Amino acid sequence: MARYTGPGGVRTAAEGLRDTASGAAMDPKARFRVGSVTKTFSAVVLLQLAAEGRIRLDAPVDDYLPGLLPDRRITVRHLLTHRSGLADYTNAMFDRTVPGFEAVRNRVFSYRELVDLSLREPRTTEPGAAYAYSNTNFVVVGMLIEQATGHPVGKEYQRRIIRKLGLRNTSYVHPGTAIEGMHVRGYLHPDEAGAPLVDSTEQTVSWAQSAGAVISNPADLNTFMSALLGGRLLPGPMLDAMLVMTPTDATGTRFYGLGLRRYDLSCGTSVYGHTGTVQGYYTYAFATRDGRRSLAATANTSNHGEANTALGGTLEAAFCGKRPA
Ligand SMILES: CC1(C)S[C@@H]2[C@H](NC(=O)CCCC[C@H](NC(=O)C[NH3+])C(=O)[O-])C(=O)N2[C@H]1C(=O)[O-]
Repeated sequence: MARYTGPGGVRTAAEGLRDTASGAAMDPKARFRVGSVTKTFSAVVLLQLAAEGRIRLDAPVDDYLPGLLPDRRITVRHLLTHRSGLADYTNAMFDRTVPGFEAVRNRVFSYRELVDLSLREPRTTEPGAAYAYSNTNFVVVGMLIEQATGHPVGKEYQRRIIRKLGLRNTSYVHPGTAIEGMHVRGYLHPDEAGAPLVDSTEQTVSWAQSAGAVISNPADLNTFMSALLGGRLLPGPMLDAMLVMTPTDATGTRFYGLGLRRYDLSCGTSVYGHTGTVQGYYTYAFATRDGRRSLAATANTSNHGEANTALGGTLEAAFCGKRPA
């Protein structure tokens, strides 16, 4: 399903079922797990703390979380830009998709346990030397938020973003496993061709937390990304810092800033936002630089490249008027 908001109004589209057992149709008002779109929520809170002078982006993480990381050269900005070199513990955790998921779906991890999983593996780069996406970075961002505020991240999301923007269908749920209210059930594709889908709706998402545990719906994601790019959540200089982008691949059209992606589309429009992949759910949540146009799209499956690619096609359709092939 997808929801587009622009100067001409709101358009929605939905196909298929949000619950295969009941036969309930996909509904653009339904809630779902947004996965790594959570990273943009975490980045906004940390950048607000930086704007308040409570965190310095170019300070060593060690200044705030002494002894947590093995290298004082790793800075707060390195975490937000995925340039810390900290290994992503989920690569090993989900190497075998369904067994990996079933092993953690009801587990509750501490932040420290997740960081320790990462530190068992070799680092991917010298601090600041290259982009290497890692969930570990935004687990540490969550630790920084909690250390600086004395509050759980969920409370800071609620106070600084959700309540401020009136996001009535957005919440941070950890370690509860249920999605409250009308929601989309998620169906994970196993690695084995032809094997039955796994209903992955209920899980703690404790393996991700501040890197992936937000629940939302399309309208709220439209509001969030439009408000962010429209300057309602960060002072100008901090938003500008968030938008300092480096390439993430060789295409020259994919970039990452501070907890925010930039995609350059075929029609010359650049859109800013984040993608998400959590068992049973793909999400794209993007807006134009002025925040006046935004798109939120989700598919209730994952571990399925074709579905993800098709969902990504909604960006070209929404912002460039190009119908998917
Ligand atoms: C960079 C990504 C893609 S991965 C990262 C985070 N999601 C995860 O780390 C979960 C990865 C396993 C998900 C699982 N896949 C497997 O288990 C494969 N063996 C599936 O497809 O449901 C998120 O969300 N981000 C996406 C993002 O930012 O778009």
